Amino acid sequence: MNDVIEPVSEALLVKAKAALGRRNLVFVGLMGAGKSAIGRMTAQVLGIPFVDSDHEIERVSRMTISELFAAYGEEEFRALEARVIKRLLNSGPRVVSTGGGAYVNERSRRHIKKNSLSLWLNADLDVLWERVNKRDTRPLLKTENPKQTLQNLMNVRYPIYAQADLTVVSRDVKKEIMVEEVLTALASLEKK
Ligand SMILES: Nc1ncnc2c1ncn2[C@@H]1O[C@H](COP(=O)(O)OP(=O)(O)OP(=O)(O)O)[C@@H](O)[C@H]1O
Ligand SMILES: O=C(O)C1=C[C@@H](O)[C@@H](O)[C@H](O)C1
Ligand SMILES: [Mg+2]
Repeated sequence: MNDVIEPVSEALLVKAKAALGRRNLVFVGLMGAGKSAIGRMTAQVLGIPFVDSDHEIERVSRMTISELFAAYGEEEFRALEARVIKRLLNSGPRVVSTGGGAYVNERSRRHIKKNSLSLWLNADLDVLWERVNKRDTRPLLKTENPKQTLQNLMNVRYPIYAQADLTVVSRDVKKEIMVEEVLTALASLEKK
């Protein structure tokens, strides 16, 4: 289902589209950063197809992410994720929201760097925790102290997410504002 999105400035949109060109726009970042929500809305505004790699993995495997982790383990999941991401990126341009661990995986990151512009939604621990603690669909957070686990993941992953082409700080503002900031980040590339 598409959200109703308030209009963004036409000039900003034109610049953002020109900067992206025929490349995919790939959202990376931790669980709860807003990759799926903001990615979907950004695709709508840019007028290009949207796909969420977690959803695509669940669709092709006919299993949930939790079931995949339980049945095959994380390593097999990463291999499947890398294959799905490669296929999605080779039939773009699209906006692709990745699962939280995708960009951390060397194979997936290599595919993303090849033909896409990556954008890290960088959120602090409290923002992430507020968003993820309501659902238990994330196998990596099924630990004794999930908030600490999230902090540990931030410590390991943030230096890797920082390799993304663009970074936007994700916080609790209206999603439309986040989309506008994504477009502004894209547009800033045009001048370079
Ligand atoms: N700017 C925002 N303000 C308020 N809530 C938000 C914002 N961005 C996202 N959310 C909400 O936070 C929750 C998590 O967002 P989302 O599912 O998009 O994260 P994600 O990065 O895709 O996480 P995952 O890696 O687990 O798939 C959702 O309920 C979403 O609606
Ligand atoms: O951060 C992660 O490693 C994950 C995030 C989710 O999007 C899923 O891809 C899965 O739960 C793993
Ligand atoms: Mg998501």
